[in-house]
Amino acid sequence: MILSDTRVAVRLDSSHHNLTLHYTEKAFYILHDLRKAGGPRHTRTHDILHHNLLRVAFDSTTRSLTVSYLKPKKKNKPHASLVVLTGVVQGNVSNEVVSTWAEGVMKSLYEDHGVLRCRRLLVFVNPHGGVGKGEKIFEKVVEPVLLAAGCDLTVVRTTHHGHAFDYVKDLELDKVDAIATVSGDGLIHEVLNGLAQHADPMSALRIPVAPIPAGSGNGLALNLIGIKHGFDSASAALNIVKGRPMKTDLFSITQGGKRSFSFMSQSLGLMADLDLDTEHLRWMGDTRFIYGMLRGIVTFNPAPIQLSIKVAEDNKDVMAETLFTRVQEKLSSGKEAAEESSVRESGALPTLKYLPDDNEDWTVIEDPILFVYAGQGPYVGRDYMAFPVSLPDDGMIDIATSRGEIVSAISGAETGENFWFPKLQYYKAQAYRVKPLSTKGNLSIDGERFPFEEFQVEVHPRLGTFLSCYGRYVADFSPRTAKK
Ligand SMILES: Nc1ncnc2c1ncn2[C@@H]1O[C@H](COP(=O)(O)OP(=O)(O)OP(=O)(O)O)[C@@H](O)[C@H]1O
Repeated sequence: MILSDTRVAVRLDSSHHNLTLHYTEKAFYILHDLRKAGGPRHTRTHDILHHNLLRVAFDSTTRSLTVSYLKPKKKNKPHASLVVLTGVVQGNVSNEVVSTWAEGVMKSLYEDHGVLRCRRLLVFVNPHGGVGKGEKIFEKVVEPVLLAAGCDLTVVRTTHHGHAFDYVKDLELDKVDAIATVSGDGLIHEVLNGLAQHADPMSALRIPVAPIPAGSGNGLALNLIGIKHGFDSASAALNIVKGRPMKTDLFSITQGGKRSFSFMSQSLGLMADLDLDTEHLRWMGDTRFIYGMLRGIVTFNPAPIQLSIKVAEDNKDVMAETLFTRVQEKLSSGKEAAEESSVRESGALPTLKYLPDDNEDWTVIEDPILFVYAGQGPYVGRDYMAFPVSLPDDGMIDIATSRGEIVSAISGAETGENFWFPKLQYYKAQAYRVKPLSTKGNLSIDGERFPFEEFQVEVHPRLGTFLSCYGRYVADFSPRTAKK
């Protein structure tokens, strides 16, 4: 069947007016026939981008057709809105034709793009994340979108720290297609660490994870969905429905003989102080980070640490050009993310390559350092693009440090422009280690507090999996040459 040859007329249950539905390669069109009995013909057409169309379902016993889609977020609204239209198919078009058409539309929305339709989702809701709105966001916005898309939900409300970790550690892997968290970045950290502790960690870490922003940081949501829609929970739900698995580097953190995993950032000095010492200001949402930053500038305490880095690149122009080339390649290839694969690689976690006493080709920085911020994903918060040249799977961790003049380094933080500030040292590295030179200080890993003790970080290329509609981090950042 050529889908665009078929037009399906439906009488809506709710308003008794007729609709004509038409699917083409460009969009899904809904023509509303608003004619009043005996009055002049009055029609209105609107088009829905394929990306926003969730489901077309036909029930041949009742001849009922349901179309669900997201209406993009308006400027004054917090999120995109869900529309579900249901009505009875009109005319003498056969059930078989409508069924084949609806199935064809679904196949072109999902399987043709390498996306599983009607995913089986494990959803963790942290009722206490961020400003405590997790439950409301889930019930009012997220659950209706996921159900309208035909997803099968297992919902777990977390009751304590470690709940999600324990749950996924023993997960039956073939029962779940993706894991969603209605939370901040802290719960994502917990889920990834639970998957890494699974009896079959490599298979477990292939299950894609995706965030619904309901915490105070929400860095991952910003990076996967972009700054414009990163705080829109309906768009984040759409990413869970339509996103494709995107392989992402993860970082091993070895501290005191214990190994854990980080997916986003590690911070020491000013950046950790502003994250951890502002916990009591949680009610402020992400404004608390700005408050912490300003307070840090005033107090100006260098971090008492020695930093050693296994440097792979320290030329900022090369980093920006590499990013630019990779993004252009993704955009021009048309295929922006990997296909969903049913093949799972089993096996043990990758072994550590760098021993704590390995010093060959490590650069040691002993000068006073105001902060160390290491990680991946451009945004660490709405107001701070800390790693503008970060790539999800380049096998590198980005490290930014500064020895002073933090005020200049902060200006342009939202757009990543501070990256070019000469006093901000920026490296791409395979590994790094930190030795505290005092007992007092803060270490924050993915926004969670860790002991201020010696630790080493090593990159594991493509160990983690997130869901993404774009196959890359969504942030605008260009090399200097592109700006001229
Ligand atoms: N019911 C609960 N009570 C207390 N803590 C919980 C509960 N559920 C989850 N947690 C813990 O809360 C921590 C933070 O969770 P989450 O990431 O959702 O929010 P957040 O800290 O506000 O966000 P961010 O990490 O962006 O600052 C996690 O370590 C998680 O284990």
